[in-house]
Amino acid sequence: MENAKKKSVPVLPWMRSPIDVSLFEDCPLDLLPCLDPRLKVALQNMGISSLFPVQVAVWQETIGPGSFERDLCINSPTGSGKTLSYALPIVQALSKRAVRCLRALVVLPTRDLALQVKEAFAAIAPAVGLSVGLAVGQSSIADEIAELIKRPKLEAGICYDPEYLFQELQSAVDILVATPGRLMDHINATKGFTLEHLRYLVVDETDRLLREAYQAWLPTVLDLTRFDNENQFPRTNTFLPFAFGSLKTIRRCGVERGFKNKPYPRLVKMVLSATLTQDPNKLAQLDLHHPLFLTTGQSRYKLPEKLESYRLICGSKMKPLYLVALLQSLEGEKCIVFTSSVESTHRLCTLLNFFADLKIKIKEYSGLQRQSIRSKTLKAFREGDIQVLVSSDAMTRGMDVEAVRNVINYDMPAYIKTYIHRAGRTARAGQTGRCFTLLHKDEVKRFKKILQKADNDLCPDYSVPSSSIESLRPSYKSGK
Ligand SMILES: Nc1ncnc2c1ncn2[C@@H]1O[C@H](COP(=O)(O)OP(=O)(O)OP(=O)(O)O)[C@@H](O)[C@H]1O
Repeated sequence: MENAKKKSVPVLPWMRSPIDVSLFEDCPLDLLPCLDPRLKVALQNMGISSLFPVQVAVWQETIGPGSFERDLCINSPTGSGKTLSYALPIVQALSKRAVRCLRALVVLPTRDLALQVKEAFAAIAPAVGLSVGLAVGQSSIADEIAELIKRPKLEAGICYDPEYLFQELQSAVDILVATPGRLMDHINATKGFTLEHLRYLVVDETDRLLREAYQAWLPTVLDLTRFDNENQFPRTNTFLPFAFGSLKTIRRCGVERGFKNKPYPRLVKMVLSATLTQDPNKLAQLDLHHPLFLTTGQSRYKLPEKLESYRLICGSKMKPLYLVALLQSLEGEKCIVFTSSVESTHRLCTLLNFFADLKIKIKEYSGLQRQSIRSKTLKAFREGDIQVLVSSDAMTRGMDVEAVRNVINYDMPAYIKTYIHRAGRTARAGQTGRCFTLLHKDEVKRFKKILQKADNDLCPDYSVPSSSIESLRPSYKSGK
């Protein structure tokens, strides 16, 4: 289990002297050294006038003096801007060499998150002539291949040698944002798909991606991009028979792009999370090169600056009434309600829709639903047509929806990491936000212990007017 009680594991030496991101200030774009003017304009078009501390710290270690010499492990609170912290330097670094081939891979655990990150890259990459692709299973694999692989122009009436055609296949994208499953599909079966030229690998939401369920993709990617001596010198015949062509990546030195006889540059890795694991065994899977740890403040688990936490203590039977009364008191502000499972998400959503006179639109958002339903619901939530999402944990890590003012834990989170990722859907990018947790009196002690692991365990009681509870009783009884 992600947080199952573990005997305390010694922290790796390189994690004991981290760079403290909280010592960095916001930096106006005008003062950011080496920022490509075209990227500055793209950022301004996104309404961004300065970079957040984590973005400045990472810029320093990548484009700045650090110059990508070390792999980066970044532990930064939810909503602190981690996506741009890696997207910006990678896009700037790739813009220096105008060759179309797959040189950056960003892996995320869910489709919605991958879509969100792809949009962040798409907002800046075209400004410097780079293209971004998506491999998440959102469309058919044939459509995805058409987006990712550029086919050679064929002249009518000429019969082409299949080996020639295979060699002529090229990547149509410089940057690929992918989920593990679809990435593996392309690695294993898409002609012309290769990681041979990969320079940057980003593992976002690392804790999630290092769990068993996703694990096959990481060793595969590391094997296909590892630079080892046996490839030090170009093979006499570097073309493997077609059948193996897309399965084995040959990393040659001295390829056409100017790395004349210099070893191919190493694969730079960046791993990020708001609750980055410190487990040596998990981190060992990443095969990090001279890793540098960037974290924020002294506490391992840091909540967003402007998050306010509250608790509501009530009997289990009364929980739905307290939830409805709380939602009514929030007067239609955007909320995400978390339950402990997809089944209870479905049950609660059904129950809430019994309260016909509730003026707020409530929808379920969970792994039980088809992706197309989830994407439609998320779009409606982003646009404000739905005010309340009832969700399970899996679906919301990293999700960035503007103006979510409140998070409500209908079921108490079992671990601090769960609390952080749930509460982190609000109070993003320096905005204010509130996180309410409904507790049975027997849960109060355990919840207090969980919250004490965070840098801010203040969690006063919040009361909803008893009149609103009473007024809801009749409709609740009739719905039972
Ligand atoms: N420099 C900036 N100025 C203003 N807004 C920014 C800046 N950088 C990022 N943002 C916005 O802040 C929000 C949060 O960014 P992002 O999703 O990257 O956070 P995160 O740290 O990845 O959060 P999580 O841990 O939940 O994934 C996004 O809406 C993003 O557009």
